[in-house]
Amino acid sequence: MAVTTSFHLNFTNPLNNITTTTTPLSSSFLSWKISLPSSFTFSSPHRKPKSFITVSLMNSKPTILVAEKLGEAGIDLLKSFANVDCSYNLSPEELCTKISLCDALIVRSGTKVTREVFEFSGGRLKVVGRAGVGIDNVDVSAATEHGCLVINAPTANTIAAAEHGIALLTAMSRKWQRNKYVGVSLVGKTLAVMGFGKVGSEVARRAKGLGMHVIAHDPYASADRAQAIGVELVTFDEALSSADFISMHMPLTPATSQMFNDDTFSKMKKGVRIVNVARGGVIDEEALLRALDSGIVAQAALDVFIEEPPPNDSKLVQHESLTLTPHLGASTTEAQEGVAVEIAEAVVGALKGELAATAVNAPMVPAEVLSALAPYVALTEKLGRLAVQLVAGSSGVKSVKVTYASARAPDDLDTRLLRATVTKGLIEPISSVFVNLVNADFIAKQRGLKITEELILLDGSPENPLEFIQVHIANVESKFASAIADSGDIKIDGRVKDGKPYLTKVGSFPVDVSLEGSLILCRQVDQPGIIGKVGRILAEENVNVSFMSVGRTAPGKQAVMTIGVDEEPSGVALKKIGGIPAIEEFVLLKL
Ligand SMILES: NC(=O)c1ccc[n+]([C@@H]2O[C@H](COP(=O)([O-])OP(=O)(O)OC[C@H]3O[C@@H](n4cnc5c(N)ncnc54)[C@H](O)[C@@H]3O)[C@@H](O)[C@H]2O)c1
Ligand SMILES: O=C(O)[C@H](O)COP(=O)(O)O
Repeated sequence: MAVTTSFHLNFTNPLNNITTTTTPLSSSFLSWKISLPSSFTFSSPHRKPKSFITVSLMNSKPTILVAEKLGEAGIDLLKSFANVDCSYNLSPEELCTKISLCDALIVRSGTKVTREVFEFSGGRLKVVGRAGVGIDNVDVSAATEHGCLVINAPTANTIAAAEHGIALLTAMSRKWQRNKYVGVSLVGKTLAVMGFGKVGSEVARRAKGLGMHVIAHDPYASADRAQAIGVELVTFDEALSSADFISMHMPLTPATSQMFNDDTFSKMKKGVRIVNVARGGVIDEEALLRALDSGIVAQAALDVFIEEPPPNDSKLVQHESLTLTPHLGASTTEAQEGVAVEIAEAVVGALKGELAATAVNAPMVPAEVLSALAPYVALTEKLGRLAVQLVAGSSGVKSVKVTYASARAPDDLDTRLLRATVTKGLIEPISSVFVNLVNADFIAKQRGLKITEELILLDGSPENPLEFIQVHIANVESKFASAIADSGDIKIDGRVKDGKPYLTKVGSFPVDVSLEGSLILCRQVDQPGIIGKVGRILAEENVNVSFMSVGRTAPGKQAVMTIGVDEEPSGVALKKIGGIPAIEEFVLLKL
């Protein structure tokens, strides 16, 4: 393939396995012959990375960028499904350059997946997999806004992190210079576990085995779970004031950022010892340095830092009462193989369109619910598409109600997926945004579109998840007045029959048409011969009619004819249909 351009270009090789042969024709007019498996990027050195040009070639396999070292078993699994580009130690600019060529990105804690990364991806990046627990290095809001799923691997490194917490606890209790320092014993001492989640509770379990008295603070933890392992849940201040050792195990969030600061250190017992294998950012490091200098904190053992690796000249790092490791909590063979497989399976599943059990920014919908709802997913999207195409006037779509009629109890009906697909159907035909389960609520909110849901509980056996679904757009005009129901709003109903989506009502008119291809809706005065006339016009235009259905209020009164067509009729054909005297209005709707 040859590429010719009229300005200076600097070829970047974003996929490791690309081979290139470049043949400059002149300094300002370059052309290359490139042989490559899937796609490439080139850029001007004089422009910002935004001016990078990406060329994608036809390649059915997705591309997964693995930006940090991942266990072999995970890589093998990824390779069986996708092109895998293992490029470690990328600069932020290099990551932004590559990302528009990637469908998925896998990182550990060392890569910052910023808003810019999602912007540069140009919509191609569908999944970010975090091979570990903490997702504080991923801008999850930006991911959601761009419809990109974020998944983590939350369980496989729990034990490794807990073991490392205990290792730091015991290591800190002795010091090298035996003539100068004496260590402390753990038995009988009080350990406060701050954050009683997966790692925190495993640390608590192990510390009890060392004979420690363990208390925990976690505003969201269950007292029963704590009680089951002999741990008392206490308030934050109680934990601070009574602990000889404090071990941090909460996530880094805006609420936990620097929650250990001058104020909180001042509430601790003098001579307390601190362990942090959670995230550096939960501690104000300058305040910790002051607390170490003043002796409030006798010793600290840190695996994690605000900046990683911490600067060599950091006074905290050089402090003689500090024990430190370079974020090794998850670095065991077992944990790394575990997270690699866990994340590889989740990313491959997500790229295949399956919902991930460990999704961070999308509702988790169990596989069996998903398969039961699959035909309704198609129905809701199509109802959304049809409803929005019926809108006319200038008032704008602001409020949409989705009504689900079901014999199932509300707790047995998970409608989040259906709400997302109605939103997709409503928004995609009228905008350039891509809507999915991840960003549907965000996009709706951003557009000022309020989606409400109502469940009509039906009698009878709940064999089908839903009997019918209605999409109702309030306070708008319609380009097909018959779609306006008695309430004055656009209303269309649909149902699933034999696993396929059907339109069953338009406004107040019953219809019965399979939702495929395109639809022509006509309102006419009910009289013989109309169906034949419309059919003839379409036949003359070589448009294949897949079905026809007529719903009427009463014989001889108003009727709505629904015609399914495989090909889109020309403007001339539509004009001829509109010219049939009995036809009062008609509209073409694309599915
Ligand atoms: N050093 C490492 O290599 C390493 C390895 C694994 C996990 N981690 C980190 O350890 C932390 C815990 O991981 P996990 O798998 O146990 O997560 P988890 O979600 O299972 O547990 C976190 C707990 O913190 C609690 N919490 C939230 N806000 C809190 C607050 N303000 N005060 C007290 N508790 C609060 C939550 O309720 C939850 O129970 C995370 O920050 C994770 O990134 C580090
Ligand atoms: O949050 C985590 O899972 C740990 O901090 C491990 O991070 P790592 O994958 O960068 O070692």
